Amino acid sequence: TWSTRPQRILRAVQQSATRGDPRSVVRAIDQFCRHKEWAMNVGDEKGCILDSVVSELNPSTVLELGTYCGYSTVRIASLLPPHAKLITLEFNPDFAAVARQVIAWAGLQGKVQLVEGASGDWIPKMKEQFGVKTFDLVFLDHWKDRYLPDTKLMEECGLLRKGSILLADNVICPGTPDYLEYVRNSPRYKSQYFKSHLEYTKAEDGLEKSVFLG
Ligand SMILES: O=C(NC/C=C/[C@H]1O[C@@H](n2cnc3c(NCCO)ncnc32)[C@H](O)[C@@H]1O)c1cc(-c2ccc(F)cc2)cc(O)c1O
Ligand SMILES: [Mg+2]
Repeated sequence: TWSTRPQRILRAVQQSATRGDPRSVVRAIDQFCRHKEWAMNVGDEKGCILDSVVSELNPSTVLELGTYCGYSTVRIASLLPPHAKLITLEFNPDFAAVARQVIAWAGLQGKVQLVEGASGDWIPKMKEQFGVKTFDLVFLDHWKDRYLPDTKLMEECGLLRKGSILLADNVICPGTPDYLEYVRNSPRYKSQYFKSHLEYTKAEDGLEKSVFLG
């Protein structure tokens, strides 16, 4: 077929979700991915864990690595306090184009800055380009072999402060063994595993929540 999966996800949102209603956008994507075509959104089960971490933290500055279609972007942004900001990095222009429209359909474009480019290029420029001092929360959901190098890069760039939270998707499936070993054994982090399931399946997966201790 001529369209891509992200384009079909966007069409499902435009056909089934209400403009300006983030929950209906999330529901439309979950329905499509559960009943029509699987896609690598964090999904509804792990999404509830993500929601509880965001709600409890009430962050002012959030960084998301790997926007894809904007599913977790919408979940996070819909829970942020009024002046909070979410910066999300996506280096695939086609995925970024879909995500912008999904975020706009949810009415959240005022809270989200979608930056088209690679995390390795943009993390060192966060302070000068976006006036970010440190991030209260980072959601890692991009290439799994980039979680560890990008975490070290964020440390080096002084983007983490005492109490910053790293929340990582897929630490079991597909898995991020080097990242997990680092945050679970480094004295600079306190880590906690939230057992769940791979989106829309019965396979095990989970989120790792790591507090940077400074
Ligand atoms: O692979 C998975 N996610 C990758 C996400 C990539 C998205 O992020 C973007 N991206 C990647 N690296 C960077 C980057 N920086 C790094 C490169 O410079 N900078 C900016 N953007 C980046 C891509 O363009 C995509 O939009 C996954 C797989 C399964 C899965 C499980 C079981 C299966 F059987 C099959 C699949 C489940 C999941 O939840 C998953 O998240
Ligand atoms: Mg994921």
